[in-house]
Amino acid sequence: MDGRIPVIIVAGFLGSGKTTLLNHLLTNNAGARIGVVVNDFGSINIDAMSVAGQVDSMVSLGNGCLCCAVDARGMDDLLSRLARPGADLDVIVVESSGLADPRVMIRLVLACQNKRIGYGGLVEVVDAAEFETTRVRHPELDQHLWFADLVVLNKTDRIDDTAHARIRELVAGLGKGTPVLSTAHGRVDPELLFERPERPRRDDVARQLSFDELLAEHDHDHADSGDCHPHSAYETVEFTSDEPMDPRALMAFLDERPAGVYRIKGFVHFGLPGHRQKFSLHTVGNYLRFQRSRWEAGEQRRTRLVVIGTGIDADSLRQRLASCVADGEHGDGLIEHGMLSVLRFTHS
Ligand SMILES: Nc1nc2c(ncn2[C@@H]2O[C@H](COP(=O)(O)OP(=O)(O)OP(=O)(O)O)[C@@H](O)[C@H]2O)c(=O)[nH]1
Repeated sequence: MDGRIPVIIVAGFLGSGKTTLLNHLLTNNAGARIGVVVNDFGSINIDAMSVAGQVDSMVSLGNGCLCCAVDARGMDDLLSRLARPGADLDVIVVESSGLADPRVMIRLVLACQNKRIGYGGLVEVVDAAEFETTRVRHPELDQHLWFADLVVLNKTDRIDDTAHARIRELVAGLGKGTPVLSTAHGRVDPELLFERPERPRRDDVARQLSFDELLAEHDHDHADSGDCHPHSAYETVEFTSDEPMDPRALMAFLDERPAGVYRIKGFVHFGLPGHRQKFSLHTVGNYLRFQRSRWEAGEQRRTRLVVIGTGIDADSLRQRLASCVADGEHGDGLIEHGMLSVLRFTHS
């Protein structure tokens, strides 16, 4: 696999539902291979990992707080073990206790020297029912929310609609336009967090349901009513343009994504000499990656992006993207310079 493996930090105070979220992702992995770093294996759904052949993709620290137990070198070693080519992981999830300082965790991942690793963002899990009491006990929760790229407002089944609306507003006000996703039992759509891998399917002669599919079906059968449709919890905005995009303007947009945006996927047509290929774009939180490939024969050269988040102003988002369409007034030099910043994030 080319490209970097995004490392997503899942943080949250005691009992907020981190492990529940992680287990949900492991059982509904959309075909992605997930590596995990956890404090202990006790409550991880090992069955889900072992049927996916991923038992060797877990690293346990076995002791307390990740940010105290591991230094930069330690984290580098940990992540490098998981990122080894044979493991073929698509994403790594680091479960971090509420007591770990998120800034330290982010720094540890960013300091990783391994070129196969990229920081994929901080997901803060919040117990909606306990939010106000947790905040009194741990004022640093506000800081967690500020650094988060996505807030998962969990346990919404435990509060009524009025309390939900109040807590949601409070949580949103503490972020910097950070999207807030309401869930019960950590049921986040995995495609919101990572890319569905494009692996060639092994079409066996008599193909049976894979363990992944069986597990997904099992989980679906047992899903509580009320939150079976994670898609309804966030919005998607589509943007298409047949005109080429201006790389400088698009990178400026990506550097400063509008409030509420958590994920962007799709492909971009720059159409510049030497860069006429299809640039697939994939962002999760702070993670940004382009991948360059050929257009299929007969495929229309066009940009098509899907922006996912919560509380997005769809009209202004489309306008901002429309303003990234090349208007031909910039000199070639400037555009070429803009292309360099795209290429910094590009894997062929
Ligand atoms: N009612 C309700 N219970 C939940 C929800 N999510 C998790 N729980 C329960 O809350 C408890 C704590 O969940 P965990 O996933 O272990 O939380 P955690 O953040 O990993 O906990 P620590 O590792 O101890 O910090 C478990 O008993 C879960 O079954 C939810 O959305 N609603």
